[in-house]
Amino acid sequence: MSEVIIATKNQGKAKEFTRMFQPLGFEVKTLLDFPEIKDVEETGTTFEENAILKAETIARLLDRMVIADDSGLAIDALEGRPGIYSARYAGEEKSDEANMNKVLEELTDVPDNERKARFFCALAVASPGKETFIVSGTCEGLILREKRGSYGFGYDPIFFAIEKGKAMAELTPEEKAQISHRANALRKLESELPSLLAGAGKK
Ligand SMILES: O=c1[nH]c(=O)c2ncn([C@@H]3O[C@H](COP(=O)(O)OP(=O)(O)OP(=O)(O)O)[C@@H](O)[C@H]3O)c2[nH]1
Ligand SMILES: [Mg+2]
Repeated sequence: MSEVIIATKNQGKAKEFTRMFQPLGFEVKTLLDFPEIKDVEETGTTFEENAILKAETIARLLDRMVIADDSGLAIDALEGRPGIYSARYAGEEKSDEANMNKVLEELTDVPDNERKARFFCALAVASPGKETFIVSGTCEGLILREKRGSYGFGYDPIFFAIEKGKAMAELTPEEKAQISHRANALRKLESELPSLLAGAGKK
């Protein structure tokens, strides 16, 4: 099986990419397999900029093709926050629980019909000496008043996925992969994968 590297240290993303790439015939490696590699500072002002930054930095370092994911939750009533700061919304320690609690608290007085939100995912594919390729995907939802379900990661327990009529964390991995922002972005990449991945295997 060919190998594809995803420049992430997020275990939740790693699991999802492993499942999504398997049927395409690729084994996924992530930065969890390269513990010596330091975090790339996310200094961009958009998801796309951060995805490009992560993909290009790691592709240069490993001298091979790398895919990076920058994603997050944008809540209308919070003017798009937490947005690109989703991972660290409640502090540098990156706690999913604390992040969700902060959002729930900020939305306490927001009525049900004003709780619209969407997940956004930018995927960047970078190869040394080649132009970086970028796609994105979204997933529409509403912010619940309490946590529901135990699948997934991040804000999944407080995100009601409109397309499925359930909290994201109540969806099995297969169900989440039918509608998620990450899966929607990856689908746009699929047709390009053969050419992007040509020669991208292990050196
Ligand atoms: O409920 C969720 N379901 C998802 O499917 C999802 N995708 C992203 N997120 C949130 O957005 C941050 C990404 O920030 P991010 O792209 O910088 O990643 P990260 O810092 O966690 O890891 P890395 O990939 O940068 O190493 C994550 O931590 C989560 O809080 C999600 N939450
Ligand atoms: Mg990050």
